Amino acid sequence: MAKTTDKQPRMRAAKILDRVFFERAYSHMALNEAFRKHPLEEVDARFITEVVYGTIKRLNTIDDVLGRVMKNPLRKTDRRVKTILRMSVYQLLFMDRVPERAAIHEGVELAKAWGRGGLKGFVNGVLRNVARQGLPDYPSITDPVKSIALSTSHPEWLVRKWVHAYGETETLAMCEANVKRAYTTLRVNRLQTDRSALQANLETDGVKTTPGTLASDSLIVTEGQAMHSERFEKGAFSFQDESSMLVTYALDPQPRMHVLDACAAPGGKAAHIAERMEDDGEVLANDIHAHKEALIAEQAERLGLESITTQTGDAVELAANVEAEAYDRVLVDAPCSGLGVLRAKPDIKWQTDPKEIETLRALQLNILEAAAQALKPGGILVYSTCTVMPEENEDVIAAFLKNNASFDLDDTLDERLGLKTERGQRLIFPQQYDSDGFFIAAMKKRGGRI
Ligand SMILES: C[S@@+](CC[C@H](N)C(=O)[O-])C[C@H]1O[C@@H](n2cnc3c(N)ncnc32)[C@H](O)[C@@H]1O
Repeated sequence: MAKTTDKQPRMRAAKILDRVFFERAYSHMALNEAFRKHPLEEVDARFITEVVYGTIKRLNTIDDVLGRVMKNPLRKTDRRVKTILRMSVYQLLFMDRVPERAAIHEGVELAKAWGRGGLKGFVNGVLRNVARQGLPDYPSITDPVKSIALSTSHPEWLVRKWVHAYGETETLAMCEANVKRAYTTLRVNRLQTDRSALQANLETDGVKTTPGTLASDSLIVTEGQAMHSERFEKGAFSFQDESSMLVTYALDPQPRMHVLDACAAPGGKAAHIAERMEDDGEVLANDIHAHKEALIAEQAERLGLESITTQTGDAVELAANVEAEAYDRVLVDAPCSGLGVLRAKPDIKWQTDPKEIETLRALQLNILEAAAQALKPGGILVYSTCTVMPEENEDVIAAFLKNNASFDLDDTLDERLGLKTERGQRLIFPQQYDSDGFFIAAMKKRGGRI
């Protein structure tokens, strides 16, 4: 086997993981940065991506397995050795295509190449023991929370909350879906092309896709890298999950309308709204972060959209910045814990502090109340999040409706989504359609007709 060098995939994966574990870098950003700096063959990029995401997704299970074979606690282990052990255990126990012998050998080689040659015997011994013992029988643990947490690699506090809200069966299914691979989904820009034409064109670029079942604007990538197609730069499509596309269908924007998107960056939904309005009307895209205004503007430019105006401001203070009752549609795609998108962003489950959820819930309600004032009577208000957490979803809507008697849940939402809703509210679990976990609620303001 070849000597491990700085450029080899395992070394690259180790360096990315080191940044995620010890510098709190986000995995998707650390990966993108690493790929931008040193472009790679597709096969290597795929391997690195799988090792990085897989190791993070399976972290508590991997650490539990290591804890069972190591004399000293893992937390006292040298930083680099800890990363090497974690990623090697992932390959040993979760990657069928990596032979056991190769996973152990490469772990030892990596220790040597990464300045830890003195610990190569230790790495070898630990990995051999893990290979011999295999994965513990987690499903047989009698406490359901512990059993789900270790067999599907989720923090116990989160599993406990989900079991309480949705029951054991649904929680297990959700957790199993969260450790699956995330597919890349594209949204066709209907102002330029249609779904079947884009599909055929992408195929000529070596990108194979299949139409999504949930959103009529979607194509799911099954082979190749859509990011490298020049059709992206030319605005024929964007990257967006299917559940997220449903938010625009819920909002039902029409040409010549005025639409307020209160939390808009990086602009995925604002652009989708403008596309559905045939770029005729106004989409005011507001976000609190000044540096994100450029992201929305870049997106609008790439897609050739002129109806989007950007603005920086705190949505809680929208009443001071936008005219009252001036918008036909208002979207609050709220800042949230992101616990519905764990397939693509697995770090979130380890980095979320459960106490943050209460803070988020208060912010979400404040934003919703402020943004709602901008809606015309008869208009539609949509609230959405990419989380599966009642406190941030149904509870926010219940509190809002209690304080705002002129709003009703919109029970015609079923028709627009093509899905059953609970009187205008829909929670999408990640296991249902292989898409992100999302919550969408639509409400109507009493009065005029729009
Ligand atoms: C879920 S993301 C929005 C995603 C966006 N709608 C899209 O589809 O691309 C939530 C956004 O809310 C913004 N945000 C957080 N707090 C805010 C506040 N108080 N006022 C306005 N925007 C806020 C964040 O900067 C973040 O970009």
